[in-house]
Amino acid sequence: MIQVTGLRKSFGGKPVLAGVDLTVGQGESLCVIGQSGTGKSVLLKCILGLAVPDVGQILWQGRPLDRAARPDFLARFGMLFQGAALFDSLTVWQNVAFRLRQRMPDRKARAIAVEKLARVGLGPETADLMPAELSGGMAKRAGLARAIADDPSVIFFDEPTTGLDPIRARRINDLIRGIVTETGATAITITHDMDSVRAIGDRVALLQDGRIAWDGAVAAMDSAPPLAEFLGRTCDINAT
Ligand SMILES: Nc1ncnc2c1ncn2[C@@H]1O[C@H](COP(=O)(O)OP(=O)(O)OP(=O)(O)O)[C@@H](O)[C@H]1O
Repeated sequence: MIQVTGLRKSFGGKPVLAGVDLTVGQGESLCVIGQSGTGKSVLLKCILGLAVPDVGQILWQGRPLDRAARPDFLARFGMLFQGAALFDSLTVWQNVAFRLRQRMPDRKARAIAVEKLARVGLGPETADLMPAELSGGMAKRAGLARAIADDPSVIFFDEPTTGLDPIRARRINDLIRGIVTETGATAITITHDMDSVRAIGDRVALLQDGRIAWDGAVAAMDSAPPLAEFLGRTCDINAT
C-alpha cells in the first residue's frame, strides 16, 4: 500500500503540488488524471524519490518511504516509461533483463526476458533485435516486458498509450489490465487517455490545482461532477 499525505512541492516559489492526499491499496490499480502541467509527473517523481517534497509524507507498507526504505521499494517496483525509453545500445532482451543481469548469469536472465517478451506478445525472434528495429507498438511492449521482468509488486505506467494509434493503444491497455490482474501488483498509471482509465483502472484520481479534486471508482466517474467537467474539457481540447 502506498499512502501520500499532505504532499507539497513548489518550483521557484510556484506551488505545483499543494497538499496531495492519496492512497493506493495493495493490488489496486489507480489512474491519476489531470490536465497538462498539473503535476502528475512531479507526484510520480516524489514517490520514486526523484524529487524531494517540500512538505508531506509518503508511506509504503505503512513505513515512511525515506532513504532507508527506498532501496527495498525500488527493488520491488517496475516502470513503463512514456515512449518506452529503451536503451539504444542494448538488444531487446538486454533491455528487458537490465535489472536481472545485475544478479544472475546472462543465460538465466535471457530466458526470463524471452518469457516476459512472450507475455507481451513478442516472439523470441525479437530478443536479439536492437530497439531501433522495433515499431512504436513493439517498443512499448518491450518496455512493458522490462517493467514486469523482475516480478514487481508495484508498477508505474507513465502515459502508456502515448504515440500509439487507437487499435494499438487498446491492445496495450488490455495487456496492462491482464498483467495487473494476474500478478496482483499495485498499479499507478498516469494518463490523459480515458480509454486507458476505463481499461486499466479500479480507481481514478483527478489532480487539479495541486490537489486531488476527485477520487473514486472508475465505474462512478461518469456521474461525478468534477470528472464530468474534466472530461468535458478534454473533449473541448480534442475538438480544437
Ligand atoms: N524540475 C523542475 N523545475 C521547475 N519546474 C518544474 C520541474 N518539474 C516540473 N516543473 C513544473 O511543474 C509543473 C507540473 O509539471 P508535470 O510535468 O508534473 O505536469 P504533468 O501533469 O505531468 O503534465 P503533462 O500531462 O503535460 O505531462 C509544470 O509547470 C512544470 O513546468
